[in-house]
Amino acid sequence: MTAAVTYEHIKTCKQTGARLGIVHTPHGSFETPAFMPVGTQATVKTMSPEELKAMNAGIILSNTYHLWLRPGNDIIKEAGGLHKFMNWDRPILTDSGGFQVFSLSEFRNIKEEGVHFRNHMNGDKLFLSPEKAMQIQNDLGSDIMMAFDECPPFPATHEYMKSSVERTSRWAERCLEAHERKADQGLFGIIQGGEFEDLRKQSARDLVSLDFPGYAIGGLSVGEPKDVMNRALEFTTPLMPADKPRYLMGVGSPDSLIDGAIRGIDMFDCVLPTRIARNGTLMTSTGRLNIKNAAFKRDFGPIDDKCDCYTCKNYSRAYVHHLIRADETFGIRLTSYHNLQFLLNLMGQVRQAIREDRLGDFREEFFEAYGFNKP
Ligand SMILES: COC(=O)c1ccc(CCNc2nc3cc4nc(N)[nH]c(=O)c4cc3[nH]2)cc1
Ligand SMILES: [Zn+2]
Repeated sequence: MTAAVTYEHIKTCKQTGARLGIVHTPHGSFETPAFMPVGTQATVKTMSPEELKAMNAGIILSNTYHLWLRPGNDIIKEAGGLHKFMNWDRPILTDSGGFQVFSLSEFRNIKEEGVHFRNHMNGDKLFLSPEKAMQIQNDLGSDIMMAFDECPPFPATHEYMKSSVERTSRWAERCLEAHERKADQGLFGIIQGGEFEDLRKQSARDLVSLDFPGYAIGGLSVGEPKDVMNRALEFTTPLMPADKPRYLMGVGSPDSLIDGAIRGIDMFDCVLPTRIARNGTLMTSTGRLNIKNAAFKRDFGPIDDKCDCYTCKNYSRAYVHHLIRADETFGIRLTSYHNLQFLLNLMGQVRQAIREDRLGDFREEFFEAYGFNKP
């Protein structure tokens, strides 16, 4: 049986370890390195599918935990699956719920069979297991499903991390069995181990031996310093198969996307662009700005004169300043559109820099213009 999700390597940048590739899925292909806009509740907040296509989003992410609780995976299955339900006919990746349980709900009790916790909306007692997480994602019909894992907090002791990694590896096996390798859905394993090189090696060895079609690096972007993340990537990505996608979960900011690509990461996701857009924070080629600042009251130029997005082509800083100050929903649409386009454009520039074997130079130029301190 042909694998549902495959990776096509195009080239590796001669100046860095970054690679250009294509991921093929039942709902189409997307170029990598790729940023996945996050649509937690079956919508990338305030954006229509047509607008996401216009900004060249190749794949979006949604969440098992949220859709299980509301509206319910049974309803989405009856609707014909998540693609039909949300009118998105390109690839969808669903996270498995592990992280959301730990980041959202009170009182959780991790056992071998799964996690007991409370519904973060009404306090009801709930239970999520590898088998349940597989069944929900099978009902949603996502192209890429994630294994059910534990994402330990940062920092964690080596002792705690070791027992967590070993349980996550046992859970990964149960996910594979429960998934029965459904033909049209690819299941990715998630490598854990925190900042510990020996545990990352152990987790990678366990999961790579299970022959998943792709692998994620979990347990990062949980409050650790950037150099801890970068070092973890440096000793983890070489352990991952070169012929399969590498997905860094929960990342991220422009500098982390570039530094992750340089270390061989192909896929990224983060709520950052749409979440900061809601309070008026915008990413521009010369750094971040908050549009609510009084300085923009009479600024009739675009958000970013180097951006070709719908917002920058049609509206001024003064107008967006007014809308956000007036708490107008259209203002949040305009800031969300720009921030998503900014990151999707950045990934296009990263892919072009790989084609030209100059991602290291591009990093210097981008960091200089954006105001990131030098490496
Ligand atoms: C304004 O910006 C924000 O609100 C904001 C919020 C959260 C993150 C960090 C998200 N980080 C993150 N997401 C993650 C999702 C994960 N899923 C699984 N299954 N396993 C993991 O090990 C895992 C780790 C993650 N780390 C970054 C930014
Ligand atoms: Zn723009």
